[in-house]
Amino acid sequence: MNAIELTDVDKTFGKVAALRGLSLDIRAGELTALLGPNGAGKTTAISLMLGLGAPTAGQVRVLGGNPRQDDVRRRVGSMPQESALPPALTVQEAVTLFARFYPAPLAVEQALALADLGSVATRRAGTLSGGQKRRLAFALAVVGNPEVLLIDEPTTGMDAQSRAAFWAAMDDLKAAGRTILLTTHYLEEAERAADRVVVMNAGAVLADGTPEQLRSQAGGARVRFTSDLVLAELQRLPGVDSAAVDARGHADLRTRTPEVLLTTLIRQDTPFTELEVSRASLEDAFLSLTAPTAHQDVTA
Ligand SMILES: Nc1ncnc2c1ncn2[C@@H]1O[C@H](COP(=O)(O)OP(=O)(O)OP(=O)(O)O)[C@@H](O)[C@H]1O
Repeated sequence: MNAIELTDVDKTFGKVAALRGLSLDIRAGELTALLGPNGAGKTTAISLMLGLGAPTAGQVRVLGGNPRQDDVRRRVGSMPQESALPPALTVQEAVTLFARFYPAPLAVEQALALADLGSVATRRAGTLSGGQKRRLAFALAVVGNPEVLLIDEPTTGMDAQSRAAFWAAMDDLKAAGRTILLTTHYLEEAERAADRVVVMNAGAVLADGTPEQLRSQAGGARVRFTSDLVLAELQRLPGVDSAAVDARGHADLRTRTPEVLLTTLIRQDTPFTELEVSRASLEDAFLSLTAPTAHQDVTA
């Protein structure tokens, strides 16, 4: 079942086309990470899902209805990139106030615990640090016990401990059957937590799959070493999908068959040092998808 369906959605702001024929289904109960370079249209897509604007063309359905209807909005929690928090209220008061807007909210203590805010519950929102403000925004997003959570760059500004607490909360919410869509520029976090990754560019979907599927699109492995080989020689090695080499002879290759490549280097007696072989990461996939020529350049 789909919790969210966008069909052929365009959204323009004056002359800027933020979304161009975006079609996207978000399955219920999954954690989907929406990735994309700055300006790809992620925040615009989320704002339409929140009913904050209407699409210029196409259709947006959330939980089977129009996201601009109150009965749909009450079932959706949101954590925007920047939230206006009530500065004079304490953390506990703010969460208590938000809980009253919803028919079946979480207990205030539970929302505070999920957001790891117990120790600052009596502090005024206006005095919180940047990371603590993000955690309060998260508590306000979850306190209504929403079926769907839309979260824009949740961990920006959070320290390592708050990040860990945030991802632990995501696990709890997923286990409770919630549908989560989040944007992030931290690809390692997306790789670990997401059931599915959608990469957007220029207002449309560029790639869509599990983290594993996207990684394999990027090529199986990254092989780095230092040698006297020039770019043309590196590119001729068997199974090389892309190659780069810098002025000091550091080679950076993508291949689906690293064993064949290394065997060839050894057989042809090419001296090499500083060998590193790693699996392609989601970041590699993201970079090759959004900037296809990036790895073919000769970098100085
Ligand atoms: N209210 C607006 N008025 C004019 N242009 C807008 C408006 N909102 C977004 N845009 C433009 O639409 C495009 C998509 O922006 P959006 O904020 O959705 O991207 P994003 O993927 O969320 O980027 P980021 O990673 O930087 O947050 C950009 O070119 C942006 O400048």
